Order: sequence, then C-alpha cells, then structure tokens
Amino acid sequence: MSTHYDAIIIGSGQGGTPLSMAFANAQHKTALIESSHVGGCCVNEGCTPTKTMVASGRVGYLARRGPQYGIFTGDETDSTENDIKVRMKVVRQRKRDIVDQFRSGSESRIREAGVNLIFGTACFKDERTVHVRTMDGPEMNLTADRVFICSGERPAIPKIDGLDVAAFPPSILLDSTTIQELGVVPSHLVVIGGGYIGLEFGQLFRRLGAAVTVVQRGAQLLPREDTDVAEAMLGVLKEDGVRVLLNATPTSIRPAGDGDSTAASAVLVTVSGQGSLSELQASHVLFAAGRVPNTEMLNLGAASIETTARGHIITDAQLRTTNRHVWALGDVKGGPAFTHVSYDDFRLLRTNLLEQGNLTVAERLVPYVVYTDPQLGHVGLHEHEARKQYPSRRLQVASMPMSYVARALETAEARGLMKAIVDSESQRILGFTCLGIEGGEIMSVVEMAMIGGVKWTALRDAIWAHPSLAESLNNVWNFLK
Ligand SMILES: Cc1cc2nc3c(=O)[nH]c(=O)nc-3n(C[C@H](O)[C@H](O)[C@H](O)COP(=O)(O)OP(=O)(O)OC[C@H]3O[C@@H](n4cnc5c(N)ncnc54)[C@H](O)[C@@H]3O)c2cc1C
Ligand SMILES: NC(=O)c1ccc[n+]([C@@H]2O[C@H](COP(=O)([O-])OP(=O)(O)OC[C@H]3O[C@@H](n4cnc5c(N)ncnc54)[C@H](O)[C@@H]3O)[C@@H](O)[C@H]2O)c1
Repeated sequence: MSTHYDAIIIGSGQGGTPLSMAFANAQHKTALIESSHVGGCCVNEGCTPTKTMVASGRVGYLARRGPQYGIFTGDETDSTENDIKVRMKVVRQRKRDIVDQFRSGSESRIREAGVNLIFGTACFKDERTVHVRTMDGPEMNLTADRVFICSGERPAIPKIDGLDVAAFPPSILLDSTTIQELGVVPSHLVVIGGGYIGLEFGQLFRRLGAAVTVVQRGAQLLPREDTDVAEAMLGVLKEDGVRVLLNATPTSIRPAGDGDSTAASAVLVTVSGQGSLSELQASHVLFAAGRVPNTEMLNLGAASIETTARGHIITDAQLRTTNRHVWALGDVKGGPAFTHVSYDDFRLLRTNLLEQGNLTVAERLVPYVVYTDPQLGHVGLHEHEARKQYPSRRLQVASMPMSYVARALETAEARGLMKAIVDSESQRILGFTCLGIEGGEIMSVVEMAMIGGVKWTALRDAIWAHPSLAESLNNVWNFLK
C-alpha cells in the first residue's frame, strides 16, 4: 500500500525546502523527505555555521591588531599586538545557537506551508515509487506525479594508501562538519586541500591561535582562479602565518606515539612534493579535498536515472533527469556547488512547473565569495576563461591593488586586488574579481552592472559616495591594458 503525492522532494536543502513550500502553496499534495535535519548543508554544516565562526576569527584578528589603531586591551601601551584569549567552547556555542535558530525557523515555515515533512532516508523502488525508511523505524512507499532530488553532497576523504581512520582517537581526523564541533584550538592543524573549505578553515583556525599548514595538490591555491589572484591569496595567507605547501600531496597519515588526542603531535602526515618527502607532526588533520554526491543510497538505477562517473545526476538545461517524472537540483547534479545555485534551481523549477515558464540554466551568471579575510568575490569569466572563450576578440584586463582604495587604507585593510576583464569593442564587462575588504559586496555591484548590460564606462563615469569601497569602480578602469 502506498500513499500518492503530487510532488515528493528528497532533501530539505536550499533548493528542496523552498520548492516543497512552493508546491504546497500551489495546493499540491507535497511530501519533503529529510534523512538528517532540516536546512541541509548550508544551514547545518556549511555557510551559516562557518561564516558565524569566521566572524569570531575576524574579531580575534582585529583585536590582536588593536595597537595599529591605537587600541590596547591591557596595560601595555607600547606592544605591537594585543594578547587575546580564545574560548573555543564559546565560539562553538555561538555557532550552535545560530544554526538552531535558522534550522527551527525553516522547519516551522515548512510545516506552516502544509508540507508533509517526513524524517527518513529515501530511495527509489521503481520509476514512480520512493521508499522511505523513517527515523522512527516504520518504512513506507510513496508514489508521486513528480519527484525532485535535492540530496546534496558530503565531504570526501582523499584516497591515501593505508589510511586507517579507526586507528585514531575521535576528533583528530576531521572534515568540514566535525571540525566545527571542536572544543579546543588545535596546536597544529594540517589542512589537506587548498580550495574554499581548506582556506576558510585554515585562516580561521590560524586566527583562533592554531599553527596551520595547508597541503595543496596543485601548483596554486583555488585552482579555478587566475594565477595572479591565487598568488595574491597565497600572499595574504602567508602574511597571516599560514604555511602553504603547493604541488604537495599526503602519502601517509598515521598516529604518532601512543595516539593521545591531547598531545601536540597526535598525527604524522607524510607529504610528497617537488621530488621529496617531508613529515608534518600535527595535532589535527582536516580533510578539505572536495565533496561527493549523495546518490549511491538512492538506488537510482531502479528509476532509470543516470549519473556521471563521479555519481552526480545527469540533468538537461531544465533540470530534468533521464526519468521524465524526476528532476534534480542543487549540488547533487554537479556543477558549481553553492547555496545560491541550489536556490536558483528551485526558482527555475517553480517558474517552469508552476507558472508555465520556460527557463533554462544556460548562460546564467554565477557569482561566488570565498569567505577568507579579505573576501574573494568573483562573477563572470576569469581572464584565462575569457581568452579561451573569445580567442578572436580584443579583451582588456584591469588589475588594481586594493592599496589604491581610500576606504581600504583608512581602515588599514588594504590587502588584495581587484581585476576586471572587458570586451574592448562592446565595452561589456565579462568578468570581475575582488580579493579585498568586503570583496563580495564590491563584486555584487559589478554583477548588477553585468545583469543590466551596463558598460564599464558607465561605472567609471558614475558618482559614487566618498569614501565608499564602491568608489573604487571609478578608478579600476584606469588600469585597463
Ligand atoms: C563548510 C562549507 C561551507 C560552505 N559555505 C558556503 C558559502 O559560504 N556559500 C555558498 O553558497 N555555499 C557554501 N557551501 C556550499 C553549500 O552549503 C551547498 O552548495 C548547498 O548547501 C547545497 O544545497 P543543496 O540544496 O544542493 O543540498 P544540501 O544543502 O546539501 O541538502 C541536501 C539534504 O538532503 C538530505 N539527504 C541526502 N540524502 C537523502 C536521502 N536519501 N533521503 C532524504 N534526505 C536526504 C541531506 O540530509 C541534506 O539535508 C558550503 C559548504 C560547506 C561544506
Ligand atoms: N564560500 C563558499 O561559497 C564555499 C565555502 C566552502 C565550500 N563551498 C563549496 O564546497 C565545495 C567543496 O569545497 P572543497 O574546498 O572541499 O573543494 P574544492 O574542490 O573547492 O577544493 C579542493 C582542493 O583540494 C585539492 N586536493 C584534492 N585532493 C587533494 C589531495 N589528495 N591532496 C592535496 N590537495 C588535494 C584540490 O586541488 C582543490 O584545490 C566548493 O567547491 C564550493 O562549491 C563553497
């Protein structure tokens, strides 16, 4: 016996939750199945908790730098750095409280919308039937006119020969979720991976007082960025005291000594790079080397839903899977893995399926922000992508150090650069990056111009309030080459 719905949504992430509410609000009988907690990765283990903790790190950073601004926390008035104390349990509690608030708010809104929220793990039984093993125990079969998969991704453990996770005490080998529950600051954190997660946590824990080494396989941090931007990021991190090993990869991770989790060196990490092996003694290791889709539990074959070799669900430009009754949205379909992409996927599905629209994902402009400090905000094409995409067009590139921005100097936060790529003939902006204070907000101003098709000359000639960060959009174009 199965219960029939108009719509079933698997996963209450940033796409699944609003989609379930949109269907319920449109008077469709809707079920939302969630195997863990409402809100998905973003609210529980991703954006919300990490940016809450990053805020603690920034307070520590500024407090330490107080003497540069004439502010001292103790009696010493000739020190160059303030002493600060970090209470990791308070940092963690602040994070937990905000997550609880966001999660419970989301859960209330789902219920108020009339969605049937089912806590359990979903998988396909056949092309139209979803089987649910509920958290309370009972199992159920549900059928639906339409099924939407928004099951997200989870951290991947890099393949390292002989790595035996069970040989370590708990809380030593960490991923992006478990590191947020640490009640202590690691004495030496080794971060495997120099992407978004590695850099955000690496800088954060350095600011909280840990020694940090980032082990990055590639020749640069943040492999998708232009080399000059990645190098500027490397400079920022080095200045903050983060050690970075490039072209490096761990070949073995094993317990040091008796594996005492309180010891300063509980782990030995052997790293191979540039023709030699080196050994790092660490108190903790963070795996930040990418994520894998939550698809293997879904029994997709039973529903004729095809995946890529990496397990992402294959979708067309309107997010249809190879089963015409099933759509996929968010991280699980591969491509840029951001909350705002998952949310935009929801918007597309709502428009197409509930409002008779005809949107596609083709050509959409996807911005992002890496929440290091300074932030790295980016929208549109990178220079290397633009040159590849438009080999015969005349492109111009402007790169301006943040030390040319008055407001950045006034606040003594002038690290980084901004970079714009424009089409010389049409004067359209093709891409923009800002590694700088509030880089995400400055990037969003340029994104707005790109959405409106506004030429770079209009930004150059606009009056911006002085001394705002946006005012730099008068001057960056002076650097066009
Ligand atoms: C540490 C970290 C920081 C991040 N910071 C940012 C950021 O600052 N900005 C940004 O844009 N993005 C950030 N991201 C990425 C962002 O969190 C994801 O892109 C976003 O959450 C993806 O949303 P989603 O809707 O695809 O799925 P998710 O939010 O991952 O939700 C999927 C849900 O499906 C559930 N589920 C899985 N399998 C099943 C099943 N079989 N049955 C039922 N339920 C199931 C899961 O429990 C989960 O709740 C971060 C990610 C991490 C890990
Ligand atoms: N601010 C944000 O928007 C934000 C923050 C965190 C995460 N995210 C999302 O989550 C995704 C996953 O983040 P991530 O940082 O785990 O993945 P990532 O793919 O961005 O970076 C992983 C890095 O690890 C390196 N690497 C892989 N295997 C390695 C190995 N064995 N040894 C050393 N280095 C290795 C890769 O070269 C790469 O630089 C991101 O791509 C992003 O979409 C977004």
